[in-house]
Amino acid sequence: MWNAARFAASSLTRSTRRFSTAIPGPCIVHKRGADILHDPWFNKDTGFPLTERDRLGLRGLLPPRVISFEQQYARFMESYRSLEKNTKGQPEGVVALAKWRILNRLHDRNETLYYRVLIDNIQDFAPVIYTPTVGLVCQNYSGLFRRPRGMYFSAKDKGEMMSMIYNWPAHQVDMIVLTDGSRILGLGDLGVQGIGIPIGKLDMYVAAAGINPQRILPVMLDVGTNNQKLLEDRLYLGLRQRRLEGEEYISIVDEFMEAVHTRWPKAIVQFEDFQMKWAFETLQRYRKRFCTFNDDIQGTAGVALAGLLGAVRAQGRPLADFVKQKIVVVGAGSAGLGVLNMAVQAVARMAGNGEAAAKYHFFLIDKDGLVTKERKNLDPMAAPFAKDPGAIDGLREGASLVEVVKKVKPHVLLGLSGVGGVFSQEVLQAMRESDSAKPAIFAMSNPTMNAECTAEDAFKHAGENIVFGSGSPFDNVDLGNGKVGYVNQANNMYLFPGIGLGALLAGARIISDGMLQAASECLASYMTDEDIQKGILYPSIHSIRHITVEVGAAVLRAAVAEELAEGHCDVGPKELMNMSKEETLDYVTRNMWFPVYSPLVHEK
Ligand SMILES: NC(=O)c1ccc[n+]([C@@H]2O[C@H](COP(=O)([O-])OP(=O)(O)OC[C@H]3O[C@@H](n4cnc5c(N)ncnc54)[C@H](O)[C@@H]3O)[C@@H](O)[C@H]2O)c1
Ligand SMILES: O=C(O)C[C@H](O)C(=O)O
Ligand SMILES: [Mg+2]
Repeated sequence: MWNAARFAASSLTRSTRRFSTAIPGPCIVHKRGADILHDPWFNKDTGFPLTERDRLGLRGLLPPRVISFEQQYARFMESYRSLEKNTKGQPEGVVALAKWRILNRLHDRNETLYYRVLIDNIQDFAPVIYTPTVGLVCQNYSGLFRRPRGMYFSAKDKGEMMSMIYNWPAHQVDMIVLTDGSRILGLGDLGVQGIGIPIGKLDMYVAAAGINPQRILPVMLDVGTNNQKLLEDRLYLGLRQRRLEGEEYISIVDEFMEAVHTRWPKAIVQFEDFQMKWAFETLQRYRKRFCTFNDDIQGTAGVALAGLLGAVRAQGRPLADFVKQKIVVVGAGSAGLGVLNMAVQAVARMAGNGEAAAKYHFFLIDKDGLVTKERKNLDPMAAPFAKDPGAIDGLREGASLVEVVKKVKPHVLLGLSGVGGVFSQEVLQAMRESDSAKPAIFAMSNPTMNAECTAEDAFKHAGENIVFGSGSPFDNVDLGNGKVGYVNQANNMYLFPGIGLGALLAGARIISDGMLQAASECLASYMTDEDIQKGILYPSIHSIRHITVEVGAAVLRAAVAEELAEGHCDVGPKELMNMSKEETLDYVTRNMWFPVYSPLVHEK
């Protein structure tokens, strides 16, 4: 499975497959005149051709000159670039929010143009509409709020959701990202302000996976907040009550899931940024009944596993040596435990000798230090990874991170703690004694301020031979003498769009472990040995649309293999089953939405 032929095969198709840019078919619109101009799904601003202005009752509502899509695009990019110039030297947060505002205004006005500039400039714009700026947007949401986006279901809507869901104007919804705002990135409980996360994730679905923006739905389940500052904030837009718990909480989520699947039985629901206890509970509760996954647990695990396997290759070792890697995971939350669970499954598959061996090499640290079997109130989810105290000479319950790193000399140090700077100078320096010739350091917490260390500090203190990944983007590090310390963005954005896309186009009943494993393997095998040797473990974000096609196809084929695929639109399960790998890739590519102005046809 992990062979050179496969790497070569995937790189061969990289440049040859084309995304559909053919002349688009007509788009039926049920409104006319000013209503169209005010609808970002259909609006073309000054781009409406004169004939269309006549047909749709737009004549006189726009200045007479027709501006082409290319001109509109160039004009937007010019204003964006001059904003960049004019804000030079201003505080980072001010610049980031100014950039977000200009993009958000376009999003509110003209989605076709918005998504085209996003796709074409993904490297520049992803950090604005997604991580890390999205974190700042959530923190300031009540002040930034101008227009609603997505749907809001609150604890006050209990009993009403089945009818409320019909208030959403689209006939079809394919992809939903849902949050309750309880653990937004590493920023904690942001209540209703967390809606920025589903919006940012779904923007990535459109940009990377070509999901039609008319078929996405960001959702906030507002069950209150325990953030005292927000509860006291006069401008806070969410429910001013403490979070529901227990039965009261779960009955709200149940009602939402029933309502969604009553209206759109095939809609995929991605759970995002739920606090740990509800993240695991909802995953177990719904994953066998609906087509759903938890991105923080499962998407993150797949991306991290691909990185861990890349780190083995970077050492010039065979993949089978993964079973011998000593891995210290810092953070025993939904993400950290998700990674460990998936890594254990991978070891079990590779070594065939079950999970015991893997757990021996994995070390789990949380806010109270090393997790051992002596831990009081040991969380059942963390229990399988708790060490026997004394298993490693002198390492006791609650041993500090630096003690663990010094004693264990791990091949990999992986942070999902949400705490900025926990990979201190001392910890990073201790990684110089790692048993690996190329130790891997993943500071995966978001946003930037919450990263366990910066890229610069990692290379400075742990040495130039490390491989480095971070959840939020950092620039590559100049190591002098023409040498570069490569920074990988170890972010679940490399998988969740493909998981959703593959599940959608398969018409998958559920999202199985096998489908998630296929996604992770696809990402892991995407990189060439040459890249890996340089320390490049993940594709550049430039190629996110391409990697997403590959991941989508891999997920789809896994769904077919497990007989979970029920087909999509007029492509039935039998046809899916008969598709070759190449045909699957073409099928996925052809079904991705691409932003071009479609001729609008009015229908009453
Ligand atoms: N890069 C990615 O793709 C990605 C994906 C998911 C989550 N994350 C990030 O991971 C972080 C954690 O997410 P989560 O859902 O697991 O959160 P969580 O709240 O469920 O878990 C956080 C864990 O960190 C531990 N912790 C807190 N302080 C610590 C310290 N000083 N030292 C060691 N451990 C400490 C806690 O005990 C807890 O076990 C967040 O910042 C999130 O943004 C990144
Ligand atoms: O949102 C991200 O950038 C990754 C991840 O889902 C997170 O919660 O940090
Ligand atoms: Mg998340």
